[in-house]
Amino acid sequence: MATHLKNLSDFSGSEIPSAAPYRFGIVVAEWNAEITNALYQGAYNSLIANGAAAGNIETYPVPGSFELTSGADILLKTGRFDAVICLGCVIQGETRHFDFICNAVANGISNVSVKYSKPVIFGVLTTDNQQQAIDRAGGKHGNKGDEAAFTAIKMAELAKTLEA
Ligand SMILES: Nc1c(NC[C@H](O)[C@H](O)[C@H](O)CO)[nH]c(=O)[nH]c1=O
Ligand SMILES: CC(=O)[C@@H](O)COP(=O)(O)O
Repeated sequence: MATHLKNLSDFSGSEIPSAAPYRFGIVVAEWNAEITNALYQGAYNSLIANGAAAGNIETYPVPGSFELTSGADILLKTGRFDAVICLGCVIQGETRHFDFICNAVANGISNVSVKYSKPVIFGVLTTDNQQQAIDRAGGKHGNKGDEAAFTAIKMAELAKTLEA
């Protein structure tokens, strides 16, 4: 469903398991910091609101969205986390650089998730312009950071339920 038809943060509490048992890593890109900081606030607040302990959330900055993949890999290599949330905002410029970054980070974090059999959540806005990003980082279309947190909790629960 297209985002403009759904408020990203429109989850009822009954749909989200408790986050209390889980440790979360959050990797945040510094590019477009006004946007990524808003995504981070949404993700952090949503984890806490669903029972995560503040001491079970570790947050690390990386320069740009392209570095989210290696950031997630570094965190999961520690063995300390049940899920990693990757937050970034890639805004189309004049060149095809946008396409290379978006494809690299989407494919990269998927590969890291499979490498460690741990959820790595794609909380990366890929927009045509700044306004579209503002609208999805606490604006009229909700906050993708909320969505990323809910997804991380649900996936951590799934992994725990099926672990050997
Ligand atoms: N243009 C954007 C970037 N560019 C930087 C890259 O992510 C990367 O840090 C650089 O290519 C060095 O490896 N990053 C974003 O997150 N958002 C952008 O709009
Ligand atoms: C997504 C980007 O890397 C982009 O913002 C860089 O801008 P440009 O394509 O004009 O160099």
